[in-house]
Formats: sequence, structure tokens, C-alpha cells
Amino acid sequence: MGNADKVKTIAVLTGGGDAPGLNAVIRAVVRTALGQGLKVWGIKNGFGGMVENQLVELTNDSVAGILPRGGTILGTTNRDNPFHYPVVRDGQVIYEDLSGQALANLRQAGIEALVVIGGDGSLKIASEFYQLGLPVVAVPKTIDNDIPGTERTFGFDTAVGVAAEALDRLHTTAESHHRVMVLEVMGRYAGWIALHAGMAGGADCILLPEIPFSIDSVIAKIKERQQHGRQFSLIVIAEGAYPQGGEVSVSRIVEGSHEKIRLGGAGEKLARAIEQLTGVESRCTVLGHVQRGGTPTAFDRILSTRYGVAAAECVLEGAFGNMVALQKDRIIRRPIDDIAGKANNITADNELLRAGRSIGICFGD
Ligand SMILES: Nc1ncnc2c1ncn2[C@@H]1O[C@H](COP(=O)(O)OP(=O)(O)O)[C@@H](O)[C@H]1O
Ligand SMILES: O=P(O)(O)OC[C@H]1O[C@](O)(COP(=O)(O)O)[C@@H](O)[C@@H]1O
Ligand SMILES: [Mg+2]
Repeated sequence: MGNADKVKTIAVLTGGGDAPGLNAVIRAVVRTALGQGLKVWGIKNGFGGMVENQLVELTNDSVAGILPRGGTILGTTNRDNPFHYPVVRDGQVIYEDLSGQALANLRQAGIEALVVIGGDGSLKIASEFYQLGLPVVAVPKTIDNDIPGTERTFGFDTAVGVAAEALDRLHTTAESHHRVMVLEVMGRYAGWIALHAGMAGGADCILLPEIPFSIDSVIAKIKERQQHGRQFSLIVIAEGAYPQGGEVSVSRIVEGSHEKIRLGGAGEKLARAIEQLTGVESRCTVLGHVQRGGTPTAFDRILSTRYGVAAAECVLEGAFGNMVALQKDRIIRRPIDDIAGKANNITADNELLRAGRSIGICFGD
């Protein structure tokens, strides 16, 4: 496929963990497509809804008022994969390839192209469907900002704002009690939220998954501050950060999820170690899903809208197999497969990291 004239009906779905701005993307896709005379379906609950045929027609009314709303009106899941889908056979759960059924559902509704708003996992599935002949356009989604090929994902700015505000609040109570306050933020493999929030919130130490930390280095920073009359310290730690020679902290295993491990606990462990080794009272705050909920910032609403419009334009021009991306403040298109298996991590030459070092922030190394 790829003939723009033929596409009259499209569908859109959101997959993976939610991020503020998903609704703004949906709204922009729907408005642009309807404006060009297309019919738009929403697939509910990610790729699971494609298998289960959960379709809902999207009109201008369906997307009215959703620009500032967090979450996704379509629902999402970070489990379902049509190529490896759980079914019960003889009382046993087994996994089958139901991609054919998912494609048949779209065909039956007259859906000729699909816009997938999702993260690395959803984009992998999108790419597999594209290879099976389904015209697909992708919009990158991750709160962690670690999808390669794009400089920014929507929702990240919102998460950083929430974490920076938390640091401001922790600052006053840390100072009053002469404590060390540890803030644990999201970031499984990449510490973008920790780095940006830490810089914005004036953290003394920022610990990232990319730089295994030495507890001695963190303690040296706390002591250095004490010598300068600062009896409190603020530390931001990404959930995926771990000590040199140690391991990430696992909080739970989610069966049926491709990436079963959920992280959590790194901040609490660090706070305990600091208290033991310095005698300074320490507390840990875990921000968790607060970072992912609620209304997107103006920046994220705008970025989401640009992505949504660009994705619909890809459909209208028959430019399938692409992901829309931000580069040098322009929305570009790049083949979905270009990003497969690649990562977007903070490197040693990252400008913000270097700026942090220049102003004396400890990165645990
Ligand atoms: N590396 C992978 N290869 C194949 N499928 C994956 C991979 N990672 C995730 N998936 C599938 O994609 C779905 C969505 O992935 P997930 O990581 O939860 O969300 P996201 O789209 O935000 O990355 C998961 O339910 C899982 O079935
Ligand atoms: O919502 P869950 O299943 O607890 O997963 C939490 C994980 O999802 C994330 O919030 C989001 O990851 P993505 O946006 O990249 O999918 C991670 O930062 C976190 O580790
Ligand atoms: Mg993922």
C-alpha cells in the first residue's frame, strides 16, 4: 500500500505506559484527518483492543476538551502483543500469534492505515505489522525521553516540572530539619528526568542509570556541604541508578509483561546508607506515577499537537513506515526501523551533564 488516494479510513491507538500529552496527539490526528475528509476509528486499550476488536469512532466531539487532560481517552496497556497473545486453552494460559485476527478486525471495519502512539515495545509491534503490509505511522511516546531518533518525547517536560517542584518542596523541609532528602524519579535505563529535574531543582547529587555511583562520592559531597555550613543536602536518584559493583533495585515482577521487571527502592536504600554512614537523618520520597499523571505542560501540549498533525500528514501523503520525530525544533520523518534496538542514553559529553559538573553537582562518580 502507500497510495494516498486510497486511504479513506484510519485508526489510532495508544500503547505502553501513559504520558501527559497522549490526548493532545489523538486530538491533532483526529482533527487533521477529519479536516481532510477521512474517517477515524480509535482502538481502545492499545494492541489488546486490536485483537479484541474494541473500536470506537472518533469525531470532533470525541476529542473536544481533551487537550489539557492527562492519560489517554483510548486507554492503554503495557502488556498486550498480538504476536504473542495470551489465550486460555484447556484451562491453561498459552501464547499465540493473533496478529492475523487483529488485521482481520481492521479490514472488517474498512481501516486502511494505523497511527500508533507508543514506546519502543509498541513501535516494534507497529513495525512487524508494517512488514505484514499494514500501512503504519508512529508517534514516539515515553515519559523517560529515551527513544532514539527524536530529541524530545511529549510528557517528559511535564514529568520534569513535577519532579522539580517536588525538589523545591523538599528543599525547605530538608533545610529546616538539617536532613538529607532523596527524591527517586522514573528512568529505567536513562536518567533524563533525574538530570533535568535535578538541574532545575538545585540538587546537590544526581544519580543516573548511566553512571554507576560510589556511595563514598555521595557522602563526600554531603560532608563538603557541611563544611561550608550547609547542614542539608538534596539528592535525585533515577529508579534505574545503582551503586558501583551493585545491581538495580527491583520492586515487582509483572507477569505477562515483556519487560517484567519494575524498578523501585533505590532511593530508600541510598537514604538508609547515608544515614548509617554519616549519622545525618535522611528521608526518601518516591514520586512514582505522579510524574505521569495529570495535565501536560504547554510545551508538551504543543509538541503533542505537532506530532499528531505530522502523523496525520504522513497518512495523507502515503508516507508509511515512518515515525515522526523532533530534530533541531523541526518535525521530521524517519523510518520506524531506524530506531529498532537502539537506545537514547545520557553520554559523558552531554552538555547538561557537563554544566552540572561545572557548578559542582556530584554525579556519584
Ligand atoms: N523488545 C520488545 N520486543 C517485542 N515486543 C516488545 C518489546 N518490548 C515490549 N514489547 C511488547 O510491546 C508492548 C508495549 O511495550 P511497553 O514497553 O510496555 O510499552 P512501550 O510501547 O511504551 O514501550 C508490550 O506489551 C510487549 O508485549
Ligand atoms: O506503569 P508501570 O507498569 O509501573 O511501569 C513503570 C515504568 O514505566 C515508565 O514510567 C514509563 O516507561 P515508558 O514511558 O518508556 O513506557 C518507566 O519510567 C517506569 O519504570
Ligand atoms: Mg517499552
